[in-house]
Amino acid sequence: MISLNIEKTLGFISKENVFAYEAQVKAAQEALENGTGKGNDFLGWLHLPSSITKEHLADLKATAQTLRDNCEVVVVAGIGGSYLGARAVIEALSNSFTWLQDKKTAPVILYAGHNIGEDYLYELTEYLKDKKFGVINISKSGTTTETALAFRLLKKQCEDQRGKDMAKKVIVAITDAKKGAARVTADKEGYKSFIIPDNVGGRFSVLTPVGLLPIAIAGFDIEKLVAGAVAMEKACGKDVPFAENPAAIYAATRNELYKNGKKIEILVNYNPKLHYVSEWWKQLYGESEGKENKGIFPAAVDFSTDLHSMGQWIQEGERTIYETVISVEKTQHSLQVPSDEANLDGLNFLAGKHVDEVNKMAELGTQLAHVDGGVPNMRIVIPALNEESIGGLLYFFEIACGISGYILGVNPFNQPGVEAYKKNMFALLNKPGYEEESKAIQARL
Ligand SMILES: O=P(O)(O)OC[C@H]1O[C@](O)(CO)[C@@H](O)[C@@H]1O
Repeated sequence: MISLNIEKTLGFISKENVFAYEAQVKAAQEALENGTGKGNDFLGWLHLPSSITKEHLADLKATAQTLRDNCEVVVVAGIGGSYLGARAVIEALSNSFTWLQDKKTAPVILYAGHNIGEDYLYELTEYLKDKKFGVINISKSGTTTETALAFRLLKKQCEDQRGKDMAKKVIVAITDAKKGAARVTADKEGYKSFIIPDNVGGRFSVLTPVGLLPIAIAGFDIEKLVAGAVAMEKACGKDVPFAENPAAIYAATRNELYKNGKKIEILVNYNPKLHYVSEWWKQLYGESEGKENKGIFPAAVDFSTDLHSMGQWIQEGERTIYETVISVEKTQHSLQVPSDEANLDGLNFLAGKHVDEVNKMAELGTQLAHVDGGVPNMRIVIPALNEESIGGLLYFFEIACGISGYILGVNPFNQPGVEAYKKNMFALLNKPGYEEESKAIQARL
């Protein structure tokens, strides 16, 4: 189970003021439970973990097995919430060098549709030329340009390389039940498809097939992942007293810090495998809270790597930041620093220590230094990088995000601001239906 410690924020804000949010947190929890708050048509994620059935998981696992049996590589095509959750979990749980290993126990998972890089897509399609590959086309709207463009390329290549019949077997769609081009294509081509529920927004969809199918294909235990989320659903439930509810405390603390001029939250990890958990978290909080000219800016660093690049700014830059550290209690493997008779590098003081002991002292030393430098620090501890812990962590951030957004007074479940760039891009590309916008934008150039 994860735990949250806010002690090192308390020189900057008072515990009393954090606890003063209790009533607002309660109101937010009730609004979520009763569906009476803003964006209440997007609350399908709230009790999603505990509503996932064995049959659903079995269906996902069977489809995963078909792709595992027939593919060396599976490309996950999606952007934002339609790929970050899967990538976050897969990278957190995978061997860091998995794609370099000769003996593979699962297909290599690659990602596309999350950028419009010509070189990226060229190099991907080149790499896939002699591979038995499959594709998961993930898009809730079914019309996102980045994903649709990549899927057009990959679908053709898969059909050309593997034949229409095999392509039908190894291409899966995860999209809306009825609308969007991805649904039309899936139905027309006869792909196996999974539905993203209407009431679950992209950034809250990691525990739907959007995340679960790629994670299962990568060889991870989706039952345990969901079990971890179920446990956290209980631990963060509305009837858990404020002081014992980590999501309530996190939501209250970050709002109090924000009120006190801490406009940027930096999510910190000390394990490179958590990099994409931070990317997922950035979307979750950024799209949920950054609106109406309000919202904490969610940033992220990987320590100790970034202590050697961003450490200076964090220690001595503008004091508008606070840190939330994700600390992993136990490593998966054991590695000790060897002793060296010559001690030319002067590292014998570390001999016999586990690498993680050094890492943990880097973490503690950094926490103390940053607090001394004026940076409030929260600490989330997860037991290990395993399915249960990660499932719990993801749900913890989701529920805390819902509560936090309601405290802030915004609708945490929409993202109207992301349309502005799309409108301009379509106008510039002369997309049919954008004739007026095209004229207007050309006049501005
Ligand atoms: O699943 P879709 O509809 O392709 O959207 C992908 C992502 O794009 C956004 O809609 C932003 O444009 C995100 O909210 C979403 O996660």
